[in-house]
Amino acid sequence: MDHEPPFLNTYKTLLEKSSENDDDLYSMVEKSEELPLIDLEKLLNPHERDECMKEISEAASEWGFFQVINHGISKEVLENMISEQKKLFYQPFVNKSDAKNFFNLSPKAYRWGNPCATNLRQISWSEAFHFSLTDFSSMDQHITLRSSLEAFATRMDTLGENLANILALKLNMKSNHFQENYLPKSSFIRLNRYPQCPIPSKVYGLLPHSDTSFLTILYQDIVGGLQLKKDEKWVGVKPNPQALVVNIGDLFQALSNNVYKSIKHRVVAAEHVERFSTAFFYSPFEDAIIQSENKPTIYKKFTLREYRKQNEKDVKQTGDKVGLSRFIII
Ligand SMILES: O=C(O)CCC(=O)C(=O)O
Ligand SMILES: [Fe+2]
Repeated sequence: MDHEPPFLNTYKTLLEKSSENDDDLYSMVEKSEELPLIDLEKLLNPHERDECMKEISEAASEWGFFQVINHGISKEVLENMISEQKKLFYQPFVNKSDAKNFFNLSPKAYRWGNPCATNLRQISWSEAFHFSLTDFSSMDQHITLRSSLEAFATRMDTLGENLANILALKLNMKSNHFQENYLPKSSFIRLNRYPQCPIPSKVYGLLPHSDTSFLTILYQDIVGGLQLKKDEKWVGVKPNPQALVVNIGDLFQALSNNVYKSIKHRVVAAEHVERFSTAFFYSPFEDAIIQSENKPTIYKKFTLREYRKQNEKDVKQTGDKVGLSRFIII
C-alpha cells in the first residue's frame, strides 16, 4: 500500500490525546430529506423549459444544492475520468507528493489530510489533486489522464455555463452575463479520494466548508458520504449513479445578493470502503469583479483574488475560512 498517505502516523499524537467528547462529530444528522432531482431534458422541450428553469432557481435558493439527470455528459466521459483518477491515486505516495517533478504539475497540485492540524476536528482523511484548466498543456507524459481531464472539463464547462445563465436570467440579469463579465474563466477540477478510515467517528473525510466558485458540479461514485447543512441539520446526499450534484458557491451567493445560497457541506469518512469523487469548480478569472446588481447590496464589491487572499489570511489566523461575512456592508 505504498500509495497511502501516512495518516495514522502523522495524526498519532493528536489521536492519543483525544477524549470521548471527540466522538460526536456526526451528531445532528437528518436522513429523511431528499435533495431536489432535476431532469435537464425538460430544458429542450418548449412546454417544459420554463418550469425546469424555475425548479433550478428554486433549488438554488432553498437548498443551494440539487442533483441533475439527463445532463448531457456521457457515462463514458465520467467513467474514464474516475478510472484515470484511480490510476493517479494508486501511484506511490512519494511520487504524488512530488507532483512538480513527477507529473509536471504545480507543487501545490497534490494535497492530503491536514498535516498541520492541531486538533482532531481539523483532520480530513482524504487526498486530492487540483488541476487548473491551463495545466493540461504541460501534461505530455500523461496522455490518457490529460485526455480524460480535457473531455471532462469541456463538458462540465458547457453544463456550468448553461446552469449559470439560467440562474442569472432568473435574477433578471442578462442571460449572457457570464460570457460578458467573467471570461477568461479560471475553472478547475479537483479529484478526491477518501481512503478507508480506521477511526471514522473521530475524523472527517473532508472538513465542513463552502466552495468559493460560482457553481460546483460533482460526480461521485456510489459509496456516499457527502452531507450538506440544511436548517441547522446535516442531510446526506444519496448517490444516484445517473445524477451529478450541483451546488452554489460563495461567488454566486454574493452576485445574487443572497438569493442563491452557498451551503456548508462535508464528507463522512468510511471504515470499509474507499470513495472517489470529481468536482468541477466553475469560476471566473482572478480579477473578475463580483458585485450584485440588486439593491441594497449586501456585500462590498470584491475580486476573486481579494476573496482568496482574505480567506487564506483567515485560515492562517483562525483555522477556518470566514468567507462572505468578511465582505458584508455594515
Ligand atoms: O467528495 C465530495 O462529495 C465533496 C467534495 C467537495 O466538497 C469539494 O471538493 O469541494
Ligand atoms: Fe466542496
